Amino acid sequence: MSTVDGLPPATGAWREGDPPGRRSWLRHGRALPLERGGALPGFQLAYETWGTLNADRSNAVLVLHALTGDSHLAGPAQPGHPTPGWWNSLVQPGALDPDRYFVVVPNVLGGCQGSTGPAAPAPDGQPWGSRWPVITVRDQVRAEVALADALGVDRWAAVLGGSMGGMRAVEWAVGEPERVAALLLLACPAASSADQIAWTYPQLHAIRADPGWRGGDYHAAAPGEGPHRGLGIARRIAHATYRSEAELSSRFGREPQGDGRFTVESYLDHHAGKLVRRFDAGSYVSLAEAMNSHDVGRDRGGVAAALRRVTARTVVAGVSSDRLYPLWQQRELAEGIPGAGELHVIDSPYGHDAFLIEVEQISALVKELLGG
Ligand SMILES: CC(=O)SCCNC(=O)CCNC(=O)[C@H](O)C(C)(C)COP(=O)(O)OP(=O)(O)OC[C@H]1O[C@@H](n2cnc3c(N)ncnc32)[C@H](O)[C@@H]1OP(=O)(O)O
Ligand SMILES: N[C@@H](CCO)C(=O)O
Repeated sequence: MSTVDGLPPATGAWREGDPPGRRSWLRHGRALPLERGGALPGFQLAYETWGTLNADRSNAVLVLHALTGDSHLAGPAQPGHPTPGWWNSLVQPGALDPDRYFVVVPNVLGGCQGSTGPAAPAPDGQPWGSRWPVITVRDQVRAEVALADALGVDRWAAVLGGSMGGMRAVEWAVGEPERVAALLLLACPAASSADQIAWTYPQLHAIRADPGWRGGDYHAAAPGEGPHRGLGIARRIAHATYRSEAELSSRFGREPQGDGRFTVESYLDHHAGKLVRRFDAGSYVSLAEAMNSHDVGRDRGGVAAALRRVTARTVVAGVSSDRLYPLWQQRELAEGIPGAGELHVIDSPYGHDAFLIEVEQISALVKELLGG
């Protein structure tokens, strides 16, 4: 791991050198030029690893999380980290076997679980807040390239990701084709569509219209005074798009609860409350805007030309009931990436979130990718 002077102390509840779970930080002291102009003077990425890097450094697998995920791929909830691993049952023999692979999961640049983002200290020690620059998926991948360099991984045995993680995974495979041997893309597009940007827009408005937002400079406000209502509204909008119409209808029906709310309203309130307690609104805005920026074809002659650059052995999958990232987008990836073969369809009623829920089907895809 590269440690450098000139960066503020590591943030987050995890401490350097904490035992198993293997949490660590890349602390990168050189400037990271940004696609939209300017540069980050330095940054840190929190990451967790499972397994051991082999002598010829050929067994490293990069797993990239979605919008509100983080580096905690597997393991129980723990102090400082309120949620259990988001792909818990995949870190085992037959899938991401830690006896065979060195599995690396970074918290994304712009995130709020130990990586540099709006809530983290800038070089002056104060939160970045409104000074946090606009970042793109390509910038996030450049930060992850620095992590690979620091770990001594010239070529990933595989890069895996769903949703925003899939955006970074395909960006890796297009931008750094020689460094990605195998690729699993789940429920993600080659470029964010107008529909996806449209669903994000009211979410961004809800956060920015909250008086607690304070132009993005709320981090020093008293607890409870941040843009929690706005973030909660954003999550309610988003979470409805993450599930299918059929699931919501059959699961919740039209019966009101005793308190007068429709049951589905209560469900969305619950998910809003959970996110507000664990996620930073500034990170949500930064990551959502990065997702809107996603277009592997930008400055590369378009999506089709960009996808032709991929040399990785590739598996692409979408979810039958995903109304946010519909199957045509994964079909475009499968048809555009040389040798990707047929699109795999995850059969599920759960909509977009199926890439987090249908772990047996995903495990089979991982097995197919990694060869058992
Ligand atoms: C497990 C994690 O959270 S991983 C941490 C990192 N997070 C991520 O990567 C993604 C964030 N999480 C998510 O997107 C989602 O929570 C998922 C996909 C993981 C959850 O999917 P599912 O397992 O289908 O859970 P589901 O959407 O049914 O929600 C269950 C919760 O809703 C609550 N709930 C269900 N119905 C209602 C209702 N009518 N009113 C209020 N609450 C309700 C349940 O009590 C349960 O609460 P809990 O999670 O606090 O225990
Ligand atoms: N439920 C997922 C959806 C975004 O892919 C998340 O919160 O990250």
